[in-house]
Parts: sequence; C-alpha cells; structure tokens
Amino acid sequence: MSKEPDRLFAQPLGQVPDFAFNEDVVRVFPDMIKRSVPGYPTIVENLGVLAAQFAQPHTALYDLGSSLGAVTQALRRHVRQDGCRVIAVDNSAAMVERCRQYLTAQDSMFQELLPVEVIEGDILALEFQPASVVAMNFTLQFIAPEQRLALLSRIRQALLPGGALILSEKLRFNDPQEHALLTDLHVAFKRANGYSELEIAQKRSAIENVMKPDSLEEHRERLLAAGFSKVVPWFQCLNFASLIALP
Ligand SMILES: Nc1ncnc2c1ncn2[C@@H]1O[C@H](C[S@+](CC[C@H]([NH3+])C(=O)[O-])CC(=O)[O-])[C@@H](O)[C@H]1O
Ligand SMILES: O=C(O)C(=O)Cc1ccccc1
Repeated sequence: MSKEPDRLFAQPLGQVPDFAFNEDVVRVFPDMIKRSVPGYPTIVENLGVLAAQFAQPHTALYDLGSSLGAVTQALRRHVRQDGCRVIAVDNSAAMVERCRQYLTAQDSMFQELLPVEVIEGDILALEFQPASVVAMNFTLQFIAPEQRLALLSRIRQALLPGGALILSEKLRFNDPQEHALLTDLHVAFKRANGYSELEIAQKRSAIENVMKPDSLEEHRERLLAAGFSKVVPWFQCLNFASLIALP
C-alpha cells in the first residue's frame, strides 16, 4: 500500500476544482479515506465477515466503485463458499490500474483467495450477473441522485435469494440540529487526524458538487421502492453509516 500522506488541499488553490478520482487522488487515497471517513477500517473489515454470511456457492460478489480494492481484498479473504468470484468495478482508469497491482500483490501473499476480475467501467452501464453479495462502499453518493433508484433496482434484480446489498454512505440529517452536530464532529475528526482548517474547507468545496449524501430515511424508502424487503443499519460512526438491504 502507498504510504503517501494526503496534502492535496494543503496549499491555497484559489479556484478549487471539482473533486475527481484522478492520479493525484490515487497516490494518497488510502491515507485520505482513513483520515476522512470515521469507521472506514472497521466497515471494510466487517464487510468481509458480513459478506461471508450472505455469499451463495457459484455466484458473483460485486464491489461497485472499488477504488483500490480494499473491499475486494476483504471479500477474497473472508468468503469461503465454493465457486464464488469477485467482480470489482470502477470508472476511474487510475484507480483500476493501481487496484490491479494491489490484487496481484495480494495473490502473492495469500493462498486460496477467490478469483477476481477488475472491470474499468460505469456501474450505471453494467450488465449484472446473478449475484449473492453486492457491496457499494461509499459509491452511491457519487452517482447522480436521479440515477440512484434505477441502479438500485437493477442491483435488486440481480440479487439471489439469501444474498444482500451492503451499502455504506455519508449521511445527511433532516433535523438541522442533528445535521450540524454530526457535521461539526466530523470536522473535529478530520482536525484530530491532522487536517488543517484550509484543507478541510477546500476539500468541502471540492466535493460539494460531486457528492450528494441522502438521509437514512431517503435510503430506506428508495431501497424499498427498488424492491428490497428489509433495510437494516449495522454500523454508524458520526455521519457515516452502513446498511444491509435484503432482497
Ligand atoms: N459511475 C461510476 N461507475 C463506477 N465507479 C464509479 C462511478 N462513480 C464513482 N465511481 C468510483 O467510486 C469510488 C468512490 S470511493 C469508494 C471507496 C471504496 N469502495 C473503498 O471502500 O475503498 C468513495 C470515496 O472516495 O469517498 C471511486 O473510486 C470512483 O471512481
Ligand atoms: O472528506 C470528506 O469530507 C468526505 O466526506 C469523504 C470523502 C472521502 C474521500 C473522498 C471523497 C470524500
């Protein structure tokens, strides 16, 4: 894993460009996500444990918006069902290239890992194979809001009985006081992880046009509208949460 620290927003940028998953972000991504998303390491590790409970023999396990493949690596280590394969999908060429390198490194360190395919492509254009596990770890929030229901409906159609969608997202809150409190506490988390006020402010303006969080209520209603039968939150740390949605 690259150990390069995230200083992408440390200098005044004048006009802050919209956030993009480009080569600069790829270089610092492991550090950036760990210092920016409270609970991220816990979510990734437990996602493997959860997935192992839902995986069905001879099915696909998807990691949608796989970035550098942290979730894919957890799936490959934890799932022991016969004949499962992991399909990781990301539309950032820079992410996909580095992800493939990390997975090759994982292959050389562990035996009996699930086979994996990394696809460079848009998850909105993906033809889903029958799947028992679909993980979207902080990816739906980057999909245009008007496309989210259709995507979740297609995931629901691909999911087999006994399977699950595991959906992690940054949340917003309808109650203004709750929203302000958890947003302030997230800023405190970033500060405690060494980000300056300038870094925090510039990152906020970089992501505000490209990342649109929903509330827990919106997620639940949309998942039910997409045909899921049950939505169970299993983790929340400040304004970041992860849900299990059952077909
Ligand atoms: N339409 C799309 N199609 C495919 N990929 C997309 C699309 N839109 C965005 N992405 C990809 O979704 C990923 C979101 S990061 C996921 C972290 C990872 N899951 C992790 O657990 O480490 C979340 C974050 O950085 O907050 C990026 O790699 C984008 O290129
Ligand atoms: O940094 C933030 O404030 C976030 O909300 C999370 C995040 C993490 C990594 C890339 C983009 C957004």
